[in-house]
Amino acid sequence: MAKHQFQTEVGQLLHLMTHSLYSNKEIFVRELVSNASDAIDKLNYLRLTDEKLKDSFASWKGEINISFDEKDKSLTIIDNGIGMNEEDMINSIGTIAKSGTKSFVEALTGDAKKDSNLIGQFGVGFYSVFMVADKVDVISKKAGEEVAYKWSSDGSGEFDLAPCTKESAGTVIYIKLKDEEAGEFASKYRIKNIVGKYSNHIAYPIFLNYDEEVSETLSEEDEKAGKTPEKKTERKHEQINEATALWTQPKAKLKDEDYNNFYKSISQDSSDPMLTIHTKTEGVNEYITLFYIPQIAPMDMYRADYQSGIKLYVKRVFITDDDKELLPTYLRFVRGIIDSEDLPLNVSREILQENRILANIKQSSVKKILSEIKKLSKDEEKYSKFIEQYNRALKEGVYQDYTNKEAILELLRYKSTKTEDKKLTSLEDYKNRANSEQKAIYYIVGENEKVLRNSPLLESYNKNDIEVLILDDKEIDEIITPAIGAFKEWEFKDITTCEAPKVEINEEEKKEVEEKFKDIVSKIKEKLNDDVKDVKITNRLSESASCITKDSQDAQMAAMAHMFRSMGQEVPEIKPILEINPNHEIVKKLKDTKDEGLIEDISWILLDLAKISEGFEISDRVAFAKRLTKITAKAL
Ligand SMILES: Nc1ncnc2c1ncn2[C@@H]1O[C@H](COP(=O)(O)OP(=O)(O)OP(=O)(O)O)[C@@H](O)[C@H]1O
Repeated sequence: MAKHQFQTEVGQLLHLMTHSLYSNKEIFVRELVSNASDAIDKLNYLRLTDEKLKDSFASWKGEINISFDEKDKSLTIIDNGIGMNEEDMINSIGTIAKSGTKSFVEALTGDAKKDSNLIGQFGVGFYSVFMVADKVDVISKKAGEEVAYKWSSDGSGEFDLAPCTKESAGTVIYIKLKDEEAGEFASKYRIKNIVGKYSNHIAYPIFLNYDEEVSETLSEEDEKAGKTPEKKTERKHEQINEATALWTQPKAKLKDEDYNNFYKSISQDSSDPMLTIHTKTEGVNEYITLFYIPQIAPMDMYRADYQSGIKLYVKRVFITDDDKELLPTYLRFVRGIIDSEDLPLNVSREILQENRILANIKQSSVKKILSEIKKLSKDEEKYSKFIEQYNRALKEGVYQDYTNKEAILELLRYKSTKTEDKKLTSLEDYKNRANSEQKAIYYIVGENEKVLRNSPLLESYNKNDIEVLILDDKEIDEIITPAIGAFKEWEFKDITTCEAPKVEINEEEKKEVEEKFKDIVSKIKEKLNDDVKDVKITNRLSESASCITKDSQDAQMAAMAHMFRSMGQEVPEIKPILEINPNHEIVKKLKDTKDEGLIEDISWILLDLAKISEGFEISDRVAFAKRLTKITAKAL
């Protein structure tokens, strides 16, 4: 027998499980039954597609058996699924391979109470058994292999692994219950109740096996003779779930509770879903989809190795849960099932990618999901919860899914100069609020909402009562917003690059002002030399003395900067355009100054102040402080 150490993270997890304060311990049954069902799914698929297994499993039928023994204080869960060999056991129940579980471990705080709540949010699969077990034996034989293996652990630092014998393929999980849990879980009623709650619609039958004391039925004669019936123990083998794939049931037959429990059994989430979308399509292509949107975004949503939430079935036979192409990436938070009647059972991964039927299913599924989200948007309170979780992912859709761009744009919500208290606006509402001459959607992008709201660039918009969207998720907004183009013919305009609105430009007056400030503008340009692309006198500002903007070419460059960086390429430096306000005291006085030193100091201060108020870093803080000190001293 070989002893193996658990991976450190598993050790951490097990420590939490064995000392768990989590009250909802019953979920371990759901997790183990769901693993059993997955294992049967896998064998069911293989026996139809793998020549080596076809004959030996020709008459095989998947089933799960649960038995309990009150005296022994134990519970056993048996499946005749794919099974595990030595390597599988080390990799699957000795390390943490799943990204969901990884996120769980990363989220652990060390505070037992908080961490126990996390179990509820994640569901940590197999390891949850240690909430109730003193010791667990897993005896398993992989389909098509000769040797079986026994894995044993008491949930402390290590597990034993040794070859053993087992007749048929599948897995037996023997759970020696903790004394204090035995009364609850080695019980017919409790197991029936838990299976009924979470696993009623697992597609395979679940049998409960137990001994029951029954009285013999007496013959009429014996009864007349007053004989007392003898008591004997009978072995019961009772099916305790409906064993129909839930998604194949008519909607009218299903209650919210059925949908919610099924969601929990496939998702690792212990909360009810936010939205359930069940659709049966007949016609050229026949398929059923059952989609769920979780209340809380899956923890791995922003990890590159996120887990797909969609299981693909063909005529009730499980095909894969590892195909990220079943829905577009921006909908990776959706959980659920696609079951097609038309796909061939032996679809390979490559075929899946190019399959026209699947492409059609995907296309209509996306439309359906988006239209259901739109329905949800009519309920402001519920929708704000959706937006809080998924606005960012949907924004990616604008970029990825050209066909549905308009529909996605309708769903997005934005902060704006006319919304407060965390309220957000839709683009439709933005349009409706705008006055009749406005034909564009104005926005400003940056990292910090407060800085953006105080940006001098907003002055002329506020003055003219023009709403500006405040996009403070720079990483994504800066790339995606320029790609939007327009929403219902209203062009998106970045206020750092476009002309200020509604400023009556009298060409003659403009020329006059430019002429008047020509010398000082060129002096400032000379002083700031390499740090600016240009210096302009404009009437964009009303209160501030200066601001920085960029031209549209540089704006495009800024949008692509992330991409360049991620490809390891140098991003060319983008220099700002300094715009100064001819009506501001500083600028007016500066025009008449002859003191070169002062002009230099003020030029830098105009640039640095503009940068600071728009949330950018200044190039030399020490120099800025020195200049400010010098000028303040002079002013006194
Ligand atoms: N009854 C079983 N038969 C075959 N393999 C199993 C069985 N139970 C567990 N496994 C293997 O152990 C792995 C880990 O199981 P665990 O419940 O911890 O996570 P999971 O089921 O993979 O993740 P999730 O809970 O997200 O579905 C499974 O992916 C599977 O490979």
